[in-house]
Amino acid sequence: NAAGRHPPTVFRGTFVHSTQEEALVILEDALLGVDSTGKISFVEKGPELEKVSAKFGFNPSAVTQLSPQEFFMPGLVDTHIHAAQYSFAGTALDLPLLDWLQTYTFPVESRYSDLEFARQVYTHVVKRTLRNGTTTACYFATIHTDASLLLGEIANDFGQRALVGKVCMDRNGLHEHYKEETQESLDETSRFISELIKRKYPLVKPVVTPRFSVSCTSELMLKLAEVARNNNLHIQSHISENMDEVRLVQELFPESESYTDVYRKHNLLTSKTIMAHGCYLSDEELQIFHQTGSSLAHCPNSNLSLCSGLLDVRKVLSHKVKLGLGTDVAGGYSPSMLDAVRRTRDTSKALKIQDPVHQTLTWEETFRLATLGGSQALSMDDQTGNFVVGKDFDALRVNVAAPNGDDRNILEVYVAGRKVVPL
Ligand SMILES: O=c1[nH]c(=O)c2nc[nH]c2[nH]1
Ligand SMILES: [Zn+2]
Repeated sequence: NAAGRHPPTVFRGTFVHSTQEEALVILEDALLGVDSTGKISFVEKGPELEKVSAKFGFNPSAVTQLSPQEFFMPGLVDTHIHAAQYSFAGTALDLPLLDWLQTYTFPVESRYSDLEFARQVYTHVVKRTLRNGTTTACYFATIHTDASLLLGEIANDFGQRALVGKVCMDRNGLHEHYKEETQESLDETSRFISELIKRKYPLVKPVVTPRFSVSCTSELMLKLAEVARNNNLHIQSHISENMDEVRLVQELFPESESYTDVYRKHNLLTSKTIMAHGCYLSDEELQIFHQTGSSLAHCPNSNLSLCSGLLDVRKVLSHKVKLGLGTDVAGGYSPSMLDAVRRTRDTSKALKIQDPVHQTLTWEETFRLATLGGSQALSMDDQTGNFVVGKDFDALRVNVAAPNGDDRNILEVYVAGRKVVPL
């Protein structure tokens, strides 16, 4: 009995998840056990309850039985969300990216030197995304180290699995006051990383976060890559979201062959790198993503809301590039990953309208992108993403009889075996 002296928590009913081989697997009348550390200790067949209970040492009458209208699915993985921008989510979507950053985003992000403001917004965004079924979130905070640490603390307190990035930017032609000196950005990144690691939050880790090539000098990007390598950390940034941005990057880095080449030359493309958007990546650039093992966060609500572009997910997948879905709050107006799933299919269908031979993504494939795909994109699929023995139990208990068809169908949310919704 690998679970030790505590009996496992056991659920019986329908489980739905994805594997590498199959986009959607439905396990009817299954038994799933969660050990005292929150890991899945077994997935067995319901009719074998007697045998399974003897083997794993639990009382058959203590099993939680799902109703016929209920099922468990893996928790949703938001591979790209700006926690600080939650304060204006649903507003300010009338400008393209660079104007949007200048007019709305940078002025708001500047306010996170105020820890009380940060505490309010970060509490709201963590609670809301958990309520909407996001068990893993990959967050951008702001340039402020203490507020970024507070985001990590709040995610830990509410039990969300999270990567948290203190944003780095040592140039900003769009908003002169919202930036750091190069050395300051590096020192504060080191302080952020060491302080967050010192707190030993089991599910919350730092991610090195150069905002994007437009707001980072060569020196900063090279040194941040070193920081990530020395500490074996994730890296996140933005790439090829909008045409004006792509042109600006070409002007700023004339010696580079492409936007992807800029990041590659600065050693920022690793197997633990996740880049948001990628709407305008060429085949050659996608080839580099494949070779380096870097992944993409597809943020369809944001791409549509800021009129940035339409990412061809089918093309990305055909290059065997890892891809997850992101809400990209607040370029995306919805914090719900269910919305990201819908916008992913809408985008795929828009591509089909433009080109009838385009093969739209099926809903099963899109379900996989929102769960297992996201965990792979974040290199966390050894811990989460589906119901495989040994992984953490990150799961949503869904009731299809609730008359909504949205996050109100989510009765309960579990992260690493802990029930985090309802609180
Ligand atoms: O959608 C986006 N949101 C942002 O905050 C940002 N910063 C750089 N590029 C960006 N794109
Ligand atoms: Zn973003």
